[in-house]
Amino acid sequence: MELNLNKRKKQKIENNNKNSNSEVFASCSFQSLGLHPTLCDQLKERLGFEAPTLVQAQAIPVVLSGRHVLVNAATGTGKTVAYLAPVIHQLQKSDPRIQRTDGTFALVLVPTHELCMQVYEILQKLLHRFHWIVPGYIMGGENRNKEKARLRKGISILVATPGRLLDHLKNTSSFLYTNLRWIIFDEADRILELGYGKEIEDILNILGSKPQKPVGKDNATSRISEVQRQNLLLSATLNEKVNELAKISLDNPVMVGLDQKTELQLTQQDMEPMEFNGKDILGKDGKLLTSSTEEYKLPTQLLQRYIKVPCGSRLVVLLAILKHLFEKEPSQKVVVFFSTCDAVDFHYSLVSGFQLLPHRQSDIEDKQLFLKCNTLRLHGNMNHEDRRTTFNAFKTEKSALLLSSDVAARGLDFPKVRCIIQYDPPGEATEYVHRVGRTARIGEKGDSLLFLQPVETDYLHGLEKHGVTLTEYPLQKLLDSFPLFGIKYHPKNFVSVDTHPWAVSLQRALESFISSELKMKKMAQNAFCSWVRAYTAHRGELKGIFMVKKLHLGHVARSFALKEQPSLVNKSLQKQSKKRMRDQKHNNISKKRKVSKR
Ligand SMILES: Nc1ncnc2c1ncn2[C@@H]1O[C@H](COP(=O)(O)OP(=O)(O)OP(=O)(O)O)[C@@H](O)[C@H]1O
Repeated sequence: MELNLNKRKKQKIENNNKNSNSEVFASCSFQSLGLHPTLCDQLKERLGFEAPTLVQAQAIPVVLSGRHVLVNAATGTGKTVAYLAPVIHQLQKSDPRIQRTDGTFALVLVPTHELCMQVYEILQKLLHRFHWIVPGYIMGGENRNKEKARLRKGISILVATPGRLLDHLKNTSSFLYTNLRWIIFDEADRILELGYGKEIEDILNILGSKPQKPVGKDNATSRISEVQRQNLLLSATLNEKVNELAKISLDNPVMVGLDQKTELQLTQQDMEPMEFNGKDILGKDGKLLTSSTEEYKLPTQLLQRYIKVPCGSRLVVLLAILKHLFEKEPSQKVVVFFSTCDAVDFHYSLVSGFQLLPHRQSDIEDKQLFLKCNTLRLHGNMNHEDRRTTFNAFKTEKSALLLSSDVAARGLDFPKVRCIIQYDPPGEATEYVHRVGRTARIGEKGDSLLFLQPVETDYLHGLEKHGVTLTEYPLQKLLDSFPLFGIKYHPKNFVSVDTHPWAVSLQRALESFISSELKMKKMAQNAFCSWVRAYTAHRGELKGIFMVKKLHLGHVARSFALKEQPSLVNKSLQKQSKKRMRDQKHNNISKKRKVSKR
């Protein structure tokens, strides 16, 4: 039994490693899907797309047919164009031509600013030869009055974050949506997870969730006489909340989602436009055809690994891995995910300033940054301008390290990211899929590495339930590869990471760097406090894996290069643990009483 399981795992990993280009693209042309030749030219000239991906080949004809659709396909398979292309096709063919003054025809709702900008940029490229179709965006943090002015002039395809959209729907009287025909929810589950449920409900109430007739301001008239609403929901992962949204926003929808078998069949046959390959998404009981054991859709060529690291050695191991990656391949892009904004800031400052002292103390010029790479940071507490600069920089750089919170986990398309490191495991298992999905996009190779403490390895079982299998990263081999004082260390026996001479020496250097810089120490303390809070905030099944009472806070402090654990958290946690002990004592006494009563 065990043998069979291992064999199956091995087989799966081998399958995953093979180049999957042939599994990403369909063997048909964009034109054969029913798209206008000029639009097909734009796809080729502006975006460099020669042929549709499988999900595009499947979704485009269905969207063109006017049916409501739910697209559930792996990350990096081209979902954005799967909805933008048919919408543009329909708008460009309208005779007489649509005009700015007709207001908004299509609305694309996205969870984050970065995704908003990304979709808008693709739109701009695709609309280059359709100048009468105007793209635009509105999102939190931007200047409201400028947005109002743009809306007054008219935006045909509008990309928006939910809060700001609702704001304009309520307060911008010149915002015309009489002709609204499409509402598209990109990363639908994330929009709801971020707590936009109420906004979405209000937006759908204002716009009408699935009307057959035009809606909008009373005095406005419809531009296209046969306007029918078509709503689309897209994501690589679904959840119960999407089920709710599907129920209120989709009318007799079609599911476009490819399991491995269907994908392989699709490469062997040309897709005919208007042929449905999807299946209805809602079962008779109104539930989504997904379950808690649903297989996650991950790029098959993605190499997924985990590394088991004791808490106190986490920082040295992270730095060792990054050093190894950038020394092996100086020109590459790597993303590291953290659980909090404070942790991103701390690690960013550390990596940007930490130097190893030269062996000869006198030779000060020999001082060099420990990590020689261009480091960037991205998180939700940064101002918009900085976020945009980082986003654009990481997009265009050939070589960079991005330290990020989950703000970069969804939908963002950074070209050629080679490796994703999840230094803190994500709070939701579905987020695992989206984080690793920033690499191995559109058939390219990619690696991912998940950090786990020895007490957290049950996390892997949760992923296995969804068909995700990870192999272990050879930590010992990595540590042994670094020279200590110019000499390579060759241990005869296994040496644990916390006693490994190279790791010990790096930990000491880090601690003295942090303790010598007041600003860094403060940042480390803040990061420590937020990290513990985030750890405590794990919900559901994960609460049983990430147990704060199993943490050694002194070791957590070491992972922020602190020699001692910060007193504030210490005190509050001590209070908590005293309370826990008191409660336990109390429970034991009551149990004893109950037993004696029986
Ligand atoms: N037909 C195509 N030919 C070549 N490249 C394509 C094609 N379609 C999409 N791409 C490229 O593939 C990458 C992924 O596309 P996109 O961001 O739309 O994926 P996605 O499925 O929405 O991913 P996620 O689930 O992460 O949001 C982008 O770089 C895009 O430019």
